[in-house]
Amino acid sequence: MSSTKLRVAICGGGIGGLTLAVALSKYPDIEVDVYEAAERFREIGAGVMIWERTWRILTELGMSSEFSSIAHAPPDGSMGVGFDYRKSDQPQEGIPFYLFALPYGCIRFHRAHFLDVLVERLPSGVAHFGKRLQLYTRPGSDGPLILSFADGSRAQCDLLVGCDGIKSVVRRQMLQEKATSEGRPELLDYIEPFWSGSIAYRGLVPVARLTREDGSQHRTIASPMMYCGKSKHVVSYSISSGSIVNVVALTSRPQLEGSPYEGLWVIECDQQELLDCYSDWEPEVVEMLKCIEKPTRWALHQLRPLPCYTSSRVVLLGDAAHAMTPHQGAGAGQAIEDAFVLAGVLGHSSTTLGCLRDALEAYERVRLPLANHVLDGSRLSGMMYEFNGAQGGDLHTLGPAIGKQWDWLKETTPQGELERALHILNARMTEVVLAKL
Ligand SMILES: Cc1cc2nc3c(=O)[nH]c(=O)nc-3n(C[C@H](O)[C@H](O)[C@H](O)COP(=O)(O)OP(=O)(O)OC[C@H]3O[C@@H](n4cnc5c(N)ncnc54)[C@H](O)[C@@H]3O)c2cc1C
Repeated sequence: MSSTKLRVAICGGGIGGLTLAVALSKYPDIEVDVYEAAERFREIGAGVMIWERTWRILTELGMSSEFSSIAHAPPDGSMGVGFDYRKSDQPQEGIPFYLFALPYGCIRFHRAHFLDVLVERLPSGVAHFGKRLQLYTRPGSDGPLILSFADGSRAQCDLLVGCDGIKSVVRRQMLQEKATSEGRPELLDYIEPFWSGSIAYRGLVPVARLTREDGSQHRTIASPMMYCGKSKHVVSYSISSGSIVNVVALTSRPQLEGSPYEGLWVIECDQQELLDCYSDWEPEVVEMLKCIEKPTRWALHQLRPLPCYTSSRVVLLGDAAHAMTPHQGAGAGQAIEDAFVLAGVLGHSSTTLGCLRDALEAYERVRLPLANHVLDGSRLSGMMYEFNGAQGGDLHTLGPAIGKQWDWLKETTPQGELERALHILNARMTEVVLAKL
C-alpha cells in the first residue's frame, strides 16, 4: 500500500514555488512535483531584501547557514541595518532633510544566489522543466486533477498550487470557474494585473565604482538608502558581501494608475533616459545613477487584493495570489510566508485528502488578510515616498506615517500565523466529527 497521503503539483519554480517544495520535502507522505515553464530555474540579476520575520522562516526550514553565507548584512543579532529616508529632489534648498530612519533591519541578497540555495535543497527528481501549464481538468468530482502542458504532456495531482507569478494561468482558470460555479461574476475583475502608473529603472553597480578618488565612499555602501522626491524615489542597498549595490529608481504618474500599459513590461533602455529623469536631483543620487550603464526599465504592475486564494483542489501562492508593488520589499517575503503556512497545514498529521478543502481554507483565512494588507500598504508607502499620499509633501508628518505602514512586521509572527491556521483546521475537524455523531 502506498504511504503517500497527498500528491502536490507546484506550478512555477520561483522563490515561492521552490520554498514550498523545500518546506514540503520534510513530510515523507507528501509527494511533490515542481513544473517550471523555463528550461531551468532562474532569477534576474538584481537584489532582493527580506525582513527578520522571513529570515526566521528560512532558519526554521534549516537553511540559516546557507543563507547566512550569501546574506548582506548577515543577521548578527541586530538583524541588519534599516533604511535612511531623505528628501533629494531639490538640492538647492540646502541641507538634505532626513525624513525618517526605519527601525527595522533588512537582510539583502543577490536574487540568483538566493534561488541557488533553494535549488540546492530540492530533492532530486522533483523538478520538471519546459512544462508550461495551460489548463487543469478534473474528470471526476472526487478524482485527481489532470494538468495539461504546452508541450502536449500531462500529469496528475491531488492538489495544484499556482506559484506561477503575476500573470498566473492558475489564477485565471480558478477565478473563471469560481465565477461561473458560484454565480460571482465580480471575481473576473481580479484576474488581470493592472499598471501601477510607476516605472522602475534597475541596475547593479560594483562598489569599486562608488569609491571616489579621495578614498571616500558613497553613503549607500554603509546604509540602505531611500531617496525621496515628488513623484520619484530611488532605493539603493549593497548585496553580495557588500561588493555590489542594487539600485531601483522609480518615477510615477499616479493619474495613470489602472490605465493599460502599452509595450513590454521589462525592457533594456538607455542610460541617458534614466539620467534625464533625475538630472535635477542631489549629486549623490546622480553620481550613483551614472554608474548604471545598462538599466532595465520595468513597468510595475500589481493585483487588486483577491477575495479568495483557493477553490476545491487548487490554491494560489506568492505573486499569483498577491502580486504587489515593491515599495515595502515584501513580495518575495510574503511568498515565503505563504509557503511556510501552506506546508505546515498540508503536512499536519491530521490533514488527509478528505479534509484538504478545510486545510486550504485555514491557509486562506490566515494568509489572505495579511498578504492583502501588505499589498495595500506597499501601494500607500510608494505614494508617501513620492509625496503623493494623504500627507503630501509635509516632511514632518511623513516620517511617522511611513513608519506606521511597517507595523505588520512586528504585529504577528509567521510561526504564530501557522499556529492560528492549525487551530482553525483542528476546530473545523472537531466540528465535522461532532456533526457525524
Ligand atoms: C523592482 C522590484 C523589486 C522587488 N524587490 C523585492 C524585495 O526586495 N523583497 C521582496 O520580498 N520582494 C521584492 N519584489 C517582489 C518579488 O520579486 C516577487 O514578489 C517574487 O519574486 C514573487 O515570487 P513568485 O515565486 O511568487 O513568482 P515568480 O518569481 O514570478 O515565479 C513564477 C515562476 O513561474 C513560472 N511560470 C509562469 N507561468 C508558468 C506556467 N504557466 N507553467 C509553469 N511555470 C510557469 C515562471 O517561469 C517563474 O519561474 C520586487 C519586485 C520588483 C518588481
